[in-house]
Amino acid sequence: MTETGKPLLRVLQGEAVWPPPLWLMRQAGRYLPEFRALRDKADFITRCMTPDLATEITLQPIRRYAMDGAILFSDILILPWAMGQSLEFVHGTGPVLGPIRSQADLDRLDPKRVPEATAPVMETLTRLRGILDGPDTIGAAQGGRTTLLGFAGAPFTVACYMVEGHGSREFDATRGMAYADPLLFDRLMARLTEATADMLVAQIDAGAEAVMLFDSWSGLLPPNQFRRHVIAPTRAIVQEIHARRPGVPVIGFPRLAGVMATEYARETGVRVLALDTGADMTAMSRLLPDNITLQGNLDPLLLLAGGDAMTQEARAIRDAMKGRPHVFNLGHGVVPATPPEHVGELVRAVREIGQ
Ligand SMILES: Cc1c2[nH]c(c1CCC(=O)O)Cc1[nH]c(c(CCC(=O)O)c1C)Cc1[nH]c(c(CCC(=O)O)c1C)Cc1[nH]c(c(C)c1CCC(=O)O)C2
Repeated sequence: MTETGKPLLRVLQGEAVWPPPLWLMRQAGRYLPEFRALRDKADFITRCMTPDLATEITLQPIRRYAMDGAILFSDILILPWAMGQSLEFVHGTGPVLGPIRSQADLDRLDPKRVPEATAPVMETLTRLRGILDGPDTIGAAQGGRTTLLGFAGAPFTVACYMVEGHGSREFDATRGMAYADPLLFDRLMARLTEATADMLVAQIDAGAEAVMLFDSWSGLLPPNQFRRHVIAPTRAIVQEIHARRPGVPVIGFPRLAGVMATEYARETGVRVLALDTGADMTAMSRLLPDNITLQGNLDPLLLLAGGDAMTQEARAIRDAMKGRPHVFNLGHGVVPATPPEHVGELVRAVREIGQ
């Protein structure tokens, strides 16, 4: 199949395709027994940095479900790690980083280290692209129809973890720094914005056909701060990618942004707006120009529950978006307790048409 024949890539470029292509955030993960089997072999960062392992983990959900998109197995926190910030994934706790709280902490980060430190990630992308576009060796009758997606965290969300030093519900230290020491916070954001654009361009050069910016915590900011720390850096990254690698679609995911998601879509230049579980896809669709592709937004807990409740809601979302470019996805990542059979049921429900 030619590149332009990939259903997901076509929709990311603005074409309506029926039934909609699908992939799931966190489709490679702990809910899959084959992922858990590899998990014992190496810690999380080693898995991300070992092309054999990262390639295999990325392909696991493609083999099982023939997803339309394969998202690189990595993490948004690999960028701060590559700049020299300490990072550990602690079992049961999540990521733990040496927090950035001062200019001296910031000065210890070195964006020039990123290309060398992330070389294995680029190698993984190149291998994946070769496998996905090559003869069908992955046993999912893919025949070159799967689109390879790269990604990064958006600067604000990455800054949340860098400043806080760990996950949080509110990220008070981060918002506190943005308000109390705006110059320091802006310098951190500027560094992240540049490094993120460079890394995404490198991912595209290595084989990614589209890239996604995860702004998981953007919804914590009030409107003016959202404009400054979410819309402005995202626009800068999108412009940089468009200038350097024209035509590569960028998916933006301003999670929990509510009504600000419309301004985000109009102002940042993202080609695709990914919506979280709480967004009304139909209302968003009316508010936005119809050349913007929408992605989303089944509740991951409906996927956990499975059954009729899941298939009915999935079809309702799919059918409401018929005729506009839409990528079917969840509103957030697959939760670890999800039975793998439910994912199979969901994929069938979205692909089955005519009843
Ligand atoms: C905020 C964020 C992170 N990472 C990510 C986000 C944005 C999306 C979101 O809001 O969920 C993005 C991410 N993380 C991971 C991917 C890989 C691709 C995919 O399958 O979607 C992607 C795209 C793998 C991962 N990233 C992580 C795992 C679990 C690692 C393990 O326990 O083996 C995976 C598969 C670890 C991680 N990484 C992060 C946290 C908070 C945690 C711990 C909590 C958790 O385990 O879910 C930071």
